[in-house]
Amino acid sequence: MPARPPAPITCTGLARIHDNGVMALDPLDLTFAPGRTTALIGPSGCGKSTLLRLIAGLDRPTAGEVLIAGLPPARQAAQGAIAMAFQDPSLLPWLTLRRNIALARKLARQPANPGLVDRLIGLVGLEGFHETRPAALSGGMRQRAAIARALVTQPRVLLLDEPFGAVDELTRRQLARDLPPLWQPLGTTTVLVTHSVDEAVLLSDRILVLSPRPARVVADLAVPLPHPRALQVTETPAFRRIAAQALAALAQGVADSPALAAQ
Ligand SMILES: Nc1ncnc2c1ncn2[C@@H]1O[C@H](COP(=O)(O)OP(=O)(O)OP(=O)(O)O)[C@@H](O)[C@H]1O
Repeated sequence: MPARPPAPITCTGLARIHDNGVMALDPLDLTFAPGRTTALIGPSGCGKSTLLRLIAGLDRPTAGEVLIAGLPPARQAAQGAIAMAFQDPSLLPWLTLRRNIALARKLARQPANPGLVDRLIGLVGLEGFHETRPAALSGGMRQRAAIARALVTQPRVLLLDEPFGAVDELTRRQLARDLPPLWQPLGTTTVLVTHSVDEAVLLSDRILVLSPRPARVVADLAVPLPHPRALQVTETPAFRRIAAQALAALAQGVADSPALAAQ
């Protein structure tokens, strides 16, 4: 696979007021460095998924803009540069697991790569389920299939919205260890939304802690731990220090929230 040029993501004055008047994002200015993994954490309903959907080009901002390597998300998506794995994996029910994953390459106008499809199925722990249809997979298995489908196009931008939500704790930890080595060598710019502080530290190079809605950045933490990260890293003082900082910033963001203070 030829290296694909790195893709920085810039959000400038990005705001989104939903049709019901809910202001999900205050104008936000953010840059996601190419080839790095950034975790977004914040209280439920603060606007994390809204931000990810705007980056994906699935929603349009009320004000401001997103640019991926200088182009609007829709243009990058049309070139197959963006892949997503969201909480609710939308697999095609009439296709087997293998064909669901292979289809992503076809839709991105990439040549078939059955070897990569099979390797990814194994890496997400679904060995032996190649010919199974989605209805016969558990929720966690479907989420893992969605991750394999996102990675099979070797995207320039990978957007993960609580991709392990329905996966058991042990498998979550194994995926958090095994998956980054798949996208890091490709220089993929990855943005991950998670409710797990440990998962954020384990997977990312940077953590943005967001306030309650409308989301603003209350802490921007570097995660300078070397890759690949074995699970034992979660027990180290450096790891625990960053996790504690993230947790403290989350709590401070909630305490400082004007909306909550007014209640
Ligand atoms: N399509 C929509 N129409 C109206 N309101 C919406 C829509 N999507 C999201 N919202 C509202 O915008 C706010 C932010 O939602 P969003 O899903 O971005 O939050 P989140 O941080 O991802 O939440 P969670 O962590 O619970 O998944 C919420 O108040 C939500 O109710």
